[in-house]
Order: sequence, then structure tokens, then C-alpha cells
Amino acid sequence: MASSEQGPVRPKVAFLGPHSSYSHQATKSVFSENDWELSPTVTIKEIFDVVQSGDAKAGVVPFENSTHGTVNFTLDALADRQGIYNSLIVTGEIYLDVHHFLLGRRKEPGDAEKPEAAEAETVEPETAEPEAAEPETAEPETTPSNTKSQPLTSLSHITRIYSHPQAFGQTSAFVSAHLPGIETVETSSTSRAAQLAAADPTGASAAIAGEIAAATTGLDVLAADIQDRDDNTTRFLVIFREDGDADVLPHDLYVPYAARKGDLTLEELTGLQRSMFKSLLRFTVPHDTPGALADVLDCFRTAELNLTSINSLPSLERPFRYLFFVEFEGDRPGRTDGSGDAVRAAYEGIAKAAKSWKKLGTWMKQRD
Ligand SMILES: O=C(O)C(=O)C[C@]1(C(=O)O)C=C[C@@H](O)C=C1
Repeated sequence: MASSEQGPVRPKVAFLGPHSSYSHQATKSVFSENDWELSPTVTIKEIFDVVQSGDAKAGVVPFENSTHGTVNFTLDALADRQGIYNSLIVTGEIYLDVHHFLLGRRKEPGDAEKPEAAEAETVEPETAEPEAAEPETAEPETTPSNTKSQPLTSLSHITRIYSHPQAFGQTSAFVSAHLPGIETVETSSTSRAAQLAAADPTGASAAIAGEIAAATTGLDVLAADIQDRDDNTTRFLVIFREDGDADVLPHDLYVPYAARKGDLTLEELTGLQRSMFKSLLRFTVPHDTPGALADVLDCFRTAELNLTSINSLPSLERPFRYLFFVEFEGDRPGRTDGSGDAVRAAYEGIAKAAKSWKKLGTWMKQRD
């Protein structure tokens, strides 16, 4: 590693900033600040740009949330319709349990009420549930959902909330129960939202963000744990240049490379089951061929490879043509111990059934 007078030059890992975002927390959980310079960006696209250009060695991007679904900014960059991120691959995943907080300024005695406060306060949280009738076939709810979070203080002075669109999507029950009809302003990240709320001298702005953003901005916690579901989790992907020097990566991110290069001992290699890895593919299908999508998916069934996610985005070639993304439990086909055979068979089938396709990476699975 190169050195300077200030000490060794650490490679950069880019994440959606500013500091105290959930992306920052996810990045810190895997990339040690002794070995890496954690480098904030303003947009997710910029993370792809700096890793592609080599300015950053690795990038951490939010991919999906267990409550609100896919992060479209990331999927859009992975779609790479202009072919500008050709050298990028996914080399890891990071899970983060996401607990949202409402941050703002506590109302001081004598502060002015907002005009509609009286009306807002008559809304009972219990009656603010969506009114749509349950479909007759609905299963009883078996997983935890958050109906108990209450404000820690009066919210009657709050007239606007800032947050990232994903965070709004993960806290809709609390917002509609306690701040019905409030103005919501979307920001590039939750930590940026906290900065904007802190910059409002009237104290009428709040932000939905992580608890550590309260410490970095000096805002008060107005409500804690306001996510709709207690099991709210975001999965991030680590992106890297395919021709990058993988030796610098943290151990779990390095393993798939080591396996490919033969840098693992036979004992280490045989300990790694195919199901410990996940891979991501992007593909298009011949639009006019009936069942073409089913044909591609059938390649996974035939090879007995378990799919773990499927997404689609407009291809933008022509209206209503799509790009598909599929993740599955499985390694690269190059495994010499025979476990690569199923993946190889699936890829041979996909090469025939798809119009175009690209492998976007293989990494070690971090949760089941
Ligand atoms: O806004 C942040 O703090 C982010 O790191 C982005 C992001 C996302 O895009 O999903 C990350 C985790 C949470 O799901 C909410 C927001």
C-alpha cells in the first residue's frame, strides 16, 4: 500500500452520505476505518461513477428493504442502459437493521401552535389505520408490525418532515397516525434530511433519520422506533471493479475471488457450500416469443438453483420492454469440486433463452 507523510494511503469506499446515514452505518460495519477511507457521496449514481472511474476502490449501495422493497436508484444504475458501468461487479452484501427516529426541536413552552394543530390532535392513532377492507383470503398477520410507537413529546409545532423516500415508505403508519396531512419533503438521504431540519431556525421542521443523526446535528429525538415493522431491514450491495485488486477487500468479500483464483486451500474450499453464495444476473428476453421469461426462469428450476429475488425495470429501448434481474443461491460455474456444474448448466440454458444477459457478481451470503 502506498504511503505518504501522513501515513499509509487508504483505499476509498464510497457510500451515500452525509455521515450518519444508514449507508454510512452499513459501510462501517464491514470496512474498517483503519484500512479504508470512508468517502460520502451525494447520490447513489455517484457511487457507481467513482468506483467505475477507480477514484474509489469499492462502493456500498442500498439494494432492498424488507418493508418497502427495491431501491430504484440502485436498480437503475445496475441496469446500466448506457453501458458505462461495464467493469463493475457485486462482491458482497451487508444487512442493517433499520430503526427510524423522528428528529426535530422540542417545543418549548410558549412556542406558537401550528394553525391546524387542534384538528391534527383529534386523530386517534388507533383509528388512523388504512380503511380498506381486508381481502377475504388474507392470511392472519404472523410477523411483527409497529403500532405502539408514540411521540415522546408534543408534535403540534411540526409543519414539515424531511426524509429519504425509502424512509418515508418504511414509516407511513406513524406519520399518518401522528402527523396526518403534513408536508413531506424528499431528500437524497436521511442524514441530509436531519441537516435540513437542523438548519430550520423556526424549529417547525423534523426529519426521519437514524438515531446517530441526532448526535451529529444536535436535534432532539421526538419519537423513537417509528418504523412500521420491528423487523425492518435493509440489504446493501458492495460494488467493486472486476479488474480491481481483490486482496484489499475484507475477508468475506474476498472469498469468492480467492475461490476462483485457487487461493483457498482444498479444505477451505470444500467447506464452502454452493448455497453459501449468491449471484446476480441481468437479462432481457425476446419480447415476441411467448413464454420467454418462463424459459429463462425454468433454467434455474431445472438446475435446482433457488431464486432469492427477481426485479424488473423498463429497458427504455421501446415502451413496455423490460430488463430483468434475478438473484439465486449459487456460486460461479468455475468451481472444480463439481458444485459449479448446476450453475454452468443454468447459464448454458439462459444463453439460449435470453436475448441478452450479463453476470453481475457472486458473493458470500450473509443471512438466510
Ligand atoms: O438515507 C439513508 O440514510 C440511506 O443510507 C439510504 C437508505 C435507502 O436508500 O434505502 C438506506 C437505508 C434505509 O432503507 C433508508 C434509506
